[in-house]
Amino acid sequence: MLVLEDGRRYEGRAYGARGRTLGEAVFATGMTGYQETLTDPSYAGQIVLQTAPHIGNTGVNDEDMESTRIWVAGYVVRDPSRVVSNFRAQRSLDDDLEKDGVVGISGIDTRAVTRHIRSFGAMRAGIFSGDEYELSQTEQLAAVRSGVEMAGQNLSSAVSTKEQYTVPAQGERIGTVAVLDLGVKTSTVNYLAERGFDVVVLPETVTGEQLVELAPDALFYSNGPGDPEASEAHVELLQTSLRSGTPFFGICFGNQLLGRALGFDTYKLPFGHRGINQPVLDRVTGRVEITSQNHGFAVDAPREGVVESPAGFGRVEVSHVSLNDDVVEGLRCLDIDAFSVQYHPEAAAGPHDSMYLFDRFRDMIVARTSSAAQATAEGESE
Ligand SMILES: NC(=O)CC[C@H](N)C(=O)O
Repeated sequence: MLVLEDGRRYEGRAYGARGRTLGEAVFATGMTGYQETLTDPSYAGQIVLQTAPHIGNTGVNDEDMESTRIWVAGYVVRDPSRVVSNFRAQRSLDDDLEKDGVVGISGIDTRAVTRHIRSFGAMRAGIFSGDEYELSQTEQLAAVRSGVEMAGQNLSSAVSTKEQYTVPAQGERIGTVAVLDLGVKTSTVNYLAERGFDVVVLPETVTGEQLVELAPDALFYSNGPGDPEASEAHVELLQTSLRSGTPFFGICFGNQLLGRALGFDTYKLPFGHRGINQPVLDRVTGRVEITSQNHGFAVDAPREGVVESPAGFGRVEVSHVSLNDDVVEGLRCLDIDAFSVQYHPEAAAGPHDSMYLFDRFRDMIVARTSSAAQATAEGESE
């Protein structure tokens, strides 16, 4: 049984692990990429409904894992594939859901539930199977309503690496980027390494002193679960780093934390953006990108023109906006080397339209290093 906090109930068949799970019900509209969706740590604490009706047909493989496990709190699908058919498949999705203890439900008209959530907003929900299915309606609803709301939650420690690790640069090395792991995806780390960065992935508990000691050429904040308003320590760490002049790039949660560091607010969207065909306008180039997205919160910043950062970091502009609902999808600082996007340029899964952002980040570091080298050379020749 799938139970929403407003009392709606949907009966289906047990799928994945049996038992009870609670979380925030959200819908994802990607027609492909269920494995990348499920293993994206940003979905921790959420019961994900997949609008694509047929799920699991290509199975699961080790290469497409975006982290070490499935992170969703629960999984709601219409029609799980009875057979796995793909040359890359190593096992079935059902196997992985069970292995990671993820309670799911199938046989649900996920598009009908999506329309409900679209009208009434993302809300708390529960899936009850096995013995939990036997509980009374009142008991199940009470359990759902006793669950925690997504607003106000800090989930970084649940998903972040416990130990620092390094992924070495591929090809010509241009420098070191420190990645604050707030729920980072494997593809992001790989794309940074492919652009010549030694990628040092840091636990979310890293201190300002440790960061200074590491002295990276750049700082990166990853995507991740939870409410950015509940991540004050990461905002302060970022402010200190920006003040020291370290260049910055952030994705998704990282964009929200840059927004807060610059002195803007963040707020909860009614039902969020989750899918792989979300149109975004790059206001700098006038280009439209079809993007991969997964966010329930957004930055509240003036859309038009250049504004002063309320926290004193100079001029800022909203560089990207959603063409569906005008939500802020990117920020660019004009006086310091810092930018971020609310969507997922690593596109796992999704279209690769936004891959240029990783190049923009690399070019930013290369330009700084070469201008610093030039300044040193000029100093020496004098
Ligand atoms: N993918 C993400 O980084 C999500 C960020 C944040 N947890 C949100 O829901 O908006």
